[in-house]
Amino acid sequence: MIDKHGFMKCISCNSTFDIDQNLIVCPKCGGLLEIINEKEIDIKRLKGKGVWRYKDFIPGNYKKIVSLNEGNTPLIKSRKFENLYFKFEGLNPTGSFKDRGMTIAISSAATLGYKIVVAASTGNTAASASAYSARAGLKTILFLPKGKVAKGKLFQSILHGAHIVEINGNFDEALDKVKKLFNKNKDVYPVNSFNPWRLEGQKTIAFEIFEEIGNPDFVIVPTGNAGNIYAIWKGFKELEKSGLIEKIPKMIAVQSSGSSPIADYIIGKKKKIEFVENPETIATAIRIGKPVNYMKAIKAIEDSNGYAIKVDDKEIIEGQKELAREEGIGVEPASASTIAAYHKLLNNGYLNKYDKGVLILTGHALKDPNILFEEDSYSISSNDIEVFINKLKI
Ligand SMILES: Cc1ncc(COP(=O)(O)O)c(C=O)c1O
Ligand SMILES: N[C@@H](CCOP(=O)(O)O)C(=O)O
Repeated sequence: MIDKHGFMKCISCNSTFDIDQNLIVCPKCGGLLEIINEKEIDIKRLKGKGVWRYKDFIPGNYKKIVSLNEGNTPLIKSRKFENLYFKFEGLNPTGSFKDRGMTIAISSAATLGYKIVVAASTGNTAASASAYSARAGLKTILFLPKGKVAKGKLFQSILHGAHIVEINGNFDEALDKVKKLFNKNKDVYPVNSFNPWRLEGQKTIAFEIFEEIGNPDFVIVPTGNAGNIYAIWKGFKELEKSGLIEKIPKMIAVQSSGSSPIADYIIGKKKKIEFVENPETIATAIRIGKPVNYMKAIKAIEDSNGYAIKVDDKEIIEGQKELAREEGIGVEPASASTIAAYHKLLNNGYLNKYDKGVLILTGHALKDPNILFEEDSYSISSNDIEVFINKLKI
């Protein structure tokens, strides 16, 4: 059992609530809630590995802990760039960073006695929710955009026994259905990232980075529904408050140019965010036009003196090949947007090669295997093999 050491606060109307209340959104105005951790982080006292290593800094009572040993992912130093590191979240139990949040959200659902969890998804939240629910003995209902979920992710959800509702619409419309269902039916527990407990798990990415390399200068995060960039910023913010780092790394959001409401807001110095009605990108995980956490993400970017950038589908595919072929790391397209962004930010002088930074590689390559089959001719003729070997020697 964990003591309370925190409270909830609405980011829209600033109302505060006791941590023990069963709340997902603000009961007064419907705004997003933030979990405020009041406990100083004491690295010397940490025990164990992964997300639950940091349990003292995740407020709330968890009588049932549902874990698949998530977190503790490798931070891999780049071969090509001196001060660049890759946080390979694709090596979580279901192959994406979502597992860090899901262990906390499903533990909350199990502790509160829910039997059914619900999520909308472009695929990774679905896979993660299905696996963690199965682990907890709960049932999962998923709202998925029909024909838009990568094969590997859909396979995982079916395998773990989720009940799938395919909708003729995009992710944003699927998320609206989840919100409506949650407002109407109190038997379902939503595990998308408007659930603030999800983000408490995801903030541990910052703690792990800090434990390995101290204080980075920047972190680049592929941004869709925009919970993760906020969660990582929040982790660094708590490290700063505990006197462990001197400055928050610049939080840099990367979005695909066909799906870039947050980047457009930041780059265009707009007064108001403009949602994208029909988002399109090959990186289906970030094909999101109305990011539910946009206010939190903008706060993270602005508070850290960070930035946002757009990359197109061609740059994403090039980035995926670069990471795979020159660094040995296989990631899905959304994650590859980070290396494309890094190149752009070096070229335009926003970053320089001495800046120490981390790219968050959010999902594994096997999630979305169709991409390269469509793009690449990969087979060479066995008749030409000797000629071919001679060419390779040059
Ligand atoms: C692989 C991958 N990368 C990035 C994202 C974007 O994360 P967020 O929605 O927290 O911005 C997602 C899904 O949301 C994802 O599945
Ligand atoms: N890419 C996400 C979109 C939903 O994000 P969430 O963090 O709000 O659950 C997915 O994998 O479904």
